[in-house]
Amino acid sequence: MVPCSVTSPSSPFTAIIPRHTFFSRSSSLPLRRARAFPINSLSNGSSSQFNQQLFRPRDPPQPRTLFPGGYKRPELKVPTLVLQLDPAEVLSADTDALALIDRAVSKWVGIVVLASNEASGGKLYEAACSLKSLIQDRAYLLVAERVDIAAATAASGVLLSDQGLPTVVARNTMLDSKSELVVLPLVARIVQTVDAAVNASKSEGADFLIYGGGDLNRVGQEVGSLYESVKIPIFVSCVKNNMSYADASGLLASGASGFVTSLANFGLFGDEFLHKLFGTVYASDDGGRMSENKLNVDNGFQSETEVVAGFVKLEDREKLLIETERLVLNEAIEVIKRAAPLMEEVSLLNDAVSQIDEPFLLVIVGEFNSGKSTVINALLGERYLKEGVVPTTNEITFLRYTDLDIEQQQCERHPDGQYICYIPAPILKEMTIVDTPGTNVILQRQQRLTEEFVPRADLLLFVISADRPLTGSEIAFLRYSQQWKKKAVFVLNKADIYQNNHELEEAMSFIKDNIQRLLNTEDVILYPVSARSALEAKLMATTNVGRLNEELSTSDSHYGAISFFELENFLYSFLDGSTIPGMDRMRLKLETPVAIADRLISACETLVTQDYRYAKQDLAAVEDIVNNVNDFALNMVTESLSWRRQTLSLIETTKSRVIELVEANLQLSNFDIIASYAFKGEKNVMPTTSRIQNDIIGPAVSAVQKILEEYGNWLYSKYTQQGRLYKESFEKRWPSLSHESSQINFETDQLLKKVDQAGSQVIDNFSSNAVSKSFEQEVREMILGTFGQLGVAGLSASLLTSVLQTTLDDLLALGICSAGGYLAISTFPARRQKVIDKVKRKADTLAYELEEAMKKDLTEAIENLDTFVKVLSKPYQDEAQNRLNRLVEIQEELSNVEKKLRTLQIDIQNLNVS
Ligand SMILES: Nc1nc2c(ncn2[C@@H]2O[C@H](COP(=O)(O)OP(=O)(O)OP(=O)(O)O)[C@@H](O)[C@H]2O)c(=O)[nH]1
Repeated sequence: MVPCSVTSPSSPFTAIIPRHTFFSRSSSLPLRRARAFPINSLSNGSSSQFNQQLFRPRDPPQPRTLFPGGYKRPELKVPTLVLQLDPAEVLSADTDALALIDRAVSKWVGIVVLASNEASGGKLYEAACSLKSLIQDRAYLLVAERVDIAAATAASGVLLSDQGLPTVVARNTMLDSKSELVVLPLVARIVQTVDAAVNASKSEGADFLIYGGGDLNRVGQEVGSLYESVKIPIFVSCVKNNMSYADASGLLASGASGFVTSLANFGLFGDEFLHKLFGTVYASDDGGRMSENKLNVDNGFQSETEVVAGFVKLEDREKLLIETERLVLNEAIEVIKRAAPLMEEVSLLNDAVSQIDEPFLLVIVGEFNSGKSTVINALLGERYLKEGVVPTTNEITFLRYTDLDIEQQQCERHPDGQYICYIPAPILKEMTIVDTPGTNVILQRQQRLTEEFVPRADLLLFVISADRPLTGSEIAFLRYSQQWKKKAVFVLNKADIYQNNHELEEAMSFIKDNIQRLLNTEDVILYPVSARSALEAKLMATTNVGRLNEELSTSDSHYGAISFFELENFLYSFLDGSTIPGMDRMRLKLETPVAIADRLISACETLVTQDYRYAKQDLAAVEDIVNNVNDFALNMVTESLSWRRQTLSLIETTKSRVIELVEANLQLSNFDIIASYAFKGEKNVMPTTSRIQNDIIGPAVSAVQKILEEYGNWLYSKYTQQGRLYKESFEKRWPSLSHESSQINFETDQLLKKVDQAGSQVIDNFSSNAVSKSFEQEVREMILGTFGQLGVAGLSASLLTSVLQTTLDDLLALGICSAGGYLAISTFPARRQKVIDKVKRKADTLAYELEEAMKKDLTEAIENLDTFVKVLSKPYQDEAQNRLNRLVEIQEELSNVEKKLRTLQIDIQNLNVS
């Protein structure tokens, strides 16, 4: 099957789609609808858990994506419309129909279903490809019944009828067909009855339902009755109905998330109908049913009035940015958790992300008794908080808005120790004010509470008391807050204590100068106020309306109060998105979590860089130990020389002694003895031979054996000792991995034992008896070779004995016997030399073989040690290498997320730039 390309320039539809409509899903959706259903999150969750278990990444647990559980659940903004299309409509050359589909998905339609009972598979596939190309990511595309075609065309999911595949099978088939899927496929089901709806949502885990057609009133009632039990979106099928406004709004009010429409019917609706329909639904009183949506009444479909010169209004941009920011920050959280699992501060970022679209946090900080509570009371216009000369605020206290008219503040303690008080003060509608304990180091616990809270602030209101302007601990606290890049507005409270303007100006310029230097900025906002006067004035005004302005303007003593109202105006202008401070408010709000993420990421980078260095050092240390075997080998080679020399010199000495003996004994003067032994046969051992065997070679062999045994022991002790040393070094350096290394002990110990001493084998094979025997044989052959021609008869034993018992000239003596005998005997010295040469050769061969064997023993020992160290080092090396690889990955992830944060910061800065 030819895969369909959604970006194909040759697509017949690209020409008719206006360029600006190519939004990505994430950028287009927030413009559209209020309430987002994380699909399945409201159902019993069994199927999503099942999917997560089924598709949980296996060993090694590499994250598929940065989304928890490996997949992102698709989100569906409701209410929305479902557009049902027939392949014929999509494949027709009717450009009006295509333009209508384009218009539908660019504004009102969140889901497109391609359904056909008649079209062939080929046509359905072709239509799905074209549709995918046309709608891009602006709506979800579902193919009815045909999971294979949905998978082949990379559609978002399938719509199954009552008789269709089980939901889980359809979802798994789609998942299996695309291993690189990051977003779970959507599986929706058409149901006709209340029971089927409950079953499909709870037992099967469908993502949304299409409730079968029929009488709209009845369907409306049934959908209404399902509202409590079915928490997934339900769309009512109205393909065949010509929907009136009353029907449509009735359905939505009953709890339906939208309805299914045909292209023809959609063409009849018109924008006005839809604007009115969705706008009314959001604003209508539905008895609490749509209350969640009602909260987001401003988040609804954009109306024409909200679009200025083709640009979305600022609040929408803010919302858009919040969506993007949330994604980036969640990604940052995941990366931080991976990079530094022990970094508890990540909870700050978690909190900041969860509160990103909550009201602005104005956090009042300052030393105890500086008048923070009085400043807050003055802002609220009532004495809600306790004031006093001794520390009165010991906990972080959130002041939130309530529209209940309460006499006394109502506070509740949050599980994490903070207080939340609900107060009906208008300023709290858009701003949560946070009262914090004083920051003096004397009150350490309180100071810590405040310090921990600072990163979460959107704006700090730094209250300085006029009676001690800018103390050391205030400067230290300010420095600390700058680490979190917090913007602060300064309040010089108790300004009423100054005698005159001169004193006030002096204090002001002292504070400003110091803060400018400290923060390295000209832009310092400082309000000199008297919170107490302002509060009193406000309290008076509430009882004496109309006199406030008059009194304030005429009385100099109320200077501090007037100045307080300037501060208040400044803060109020923060609430208005159209003013410069209002834009600052949005920026600050959006920047708060980014600044926290920034700080944490840079802390992670430091940690990761350090870990990377350690991992590299570890790896180098392992390699050093492994390479150290070479040095050890060199030493062993040098030391082993003396062992070989000892052995060779012993053989050399033995050889000389044997030769000496041969030369001394194989004389013609000894001829009779030799010959008698030679002719007597092999049963009798010649005295020379027995001397060679017993006195020379035998002891020499024993001596060599002893040397070789010692050599073997020396080798063994050397390399086992060295092996143990390596093992200890590994275990000492990486005790946490010792367990693993002890598992390979057996194997490695075997390795160290394995050398089987080739040297000893050589010498064991060298039997002195055999050598003597062969020597004797040589001699016998020599005698026979010499005298064989004379015959035994011609050489009587007695003659020989008498003539040759002295060491007279051998040749002369033998010359007496005969000319033939002379000749034969004349070859005797040459033959004797031959015997000597043979002795030499034998000894040299033995020396050579022994030397080679000893070398072999050494090589084998070194090789064993080398293997041992390699086996031993493997887990350590693997661990260090894996750590390195992981750290490189994390470094990359950190730098990616950092780049995204930079881009986000630029977007936030440009919030007001169209
Ligand atoms: N003269 C004068 N005194 C003030 C002013 N504002 C507050 N005070 C007094 O300063 C004292 C401390 O005020 P608080 O508002 O309790 O100070 P705080 O900073 O909240 O104190 P802690 O909550 O303990 O940290 C009280 O006695 C107030 O009446 C002011 O503008 N002028």
